Amino acid sequence: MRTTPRPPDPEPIPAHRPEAVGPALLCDDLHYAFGRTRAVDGLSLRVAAGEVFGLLGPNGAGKTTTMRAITTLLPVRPGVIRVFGHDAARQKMAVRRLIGYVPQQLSADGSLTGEENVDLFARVYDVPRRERAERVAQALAAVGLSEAAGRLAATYSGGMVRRLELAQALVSAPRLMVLDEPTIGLDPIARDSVWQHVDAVRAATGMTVLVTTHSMEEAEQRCDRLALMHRGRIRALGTPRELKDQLVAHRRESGAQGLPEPTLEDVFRHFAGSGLGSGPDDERGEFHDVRRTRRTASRVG
Ligand SMILES: Nc1ncnc2c1ncn2[C@@H]1O[C@H](COP(=O)(O)OP(=O)(O)OP(=O)(O)O)[C@@H](O)[C@H]1O
Repeated sequence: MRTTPRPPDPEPIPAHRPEAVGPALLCDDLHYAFGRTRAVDGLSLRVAAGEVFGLLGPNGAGKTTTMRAITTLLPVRPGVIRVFGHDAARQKMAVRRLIGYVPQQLSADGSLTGEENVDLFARVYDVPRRERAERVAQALAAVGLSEAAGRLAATYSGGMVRRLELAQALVSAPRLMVLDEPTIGLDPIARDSVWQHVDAVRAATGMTVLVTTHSMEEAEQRCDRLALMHRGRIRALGTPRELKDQLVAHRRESGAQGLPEPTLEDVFRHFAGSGLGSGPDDERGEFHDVRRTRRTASRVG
């Protein structure tokens, strides 16, 4: 693929002006089933503009399915999704233009350079030709990959691949970034680096972030609010502090005494439950989920 030369000093990604169009994301009574498996089963949530919102839950809880519905990759049936006021069912293209999505699966091509990968996404997102080179350079700079832009992605470390995928999603200057387990399989330094770059873009643009993670530490440190999902539904919602307070209140009501201050992990166990179901569908779901998770972890690790 032919690439365009990179400008020497990329400007920062332009900031979004706050608008009075309501929340960044609104989901109302979402449902989605794969055959008999009710992956999303009546989910409602509201994410404010500029928030980092974490969707937590055990494997198979329905997090990825929810994200795929929000990104318009799965139909909403029934239920309503609005992204900055746009209806995901009726204004699909408008919603797609507002969203950047980093899926769990590998979205970078190892046989292309970092720059070529981001350029490809710029074309897919229909970034105007005259802006493309600059926007590609900005996105690569935003994730600290300017130096490595000319190298094949196959030579990148796991953390660099994740940052490249972030750059691919950033090139459209999204207002809502959807990150499905962005740090899975990464070491703590690479994990921090991914988040530092996300934070820098947020500070510069006011971008809203919807993220899934299995790391309670990450959820507590990085997310303003969290929703705990289990079997397609939200079981608890709030800031990490509020969730812990909810567990304290539950313990008080049930007469439990003398327990230490709960951790987010305790909250997760309490609201999401440790058992992931006993039916044949659930077992199929778990195997599918674990296999996919391991595949994802091994390719970025
Ligand atoms: N393409 C598919 N075909 C059939 N069932 C699916 C498919 N994708 C997901 N499922 C099932 O839907 C349910 C929800 O899956 P989903 O991937 O949304 O969960 P998740 O919370 O994202 O899990 P993980 O943490 O492992 O990513 C699971 O029971 C899963 O097996």
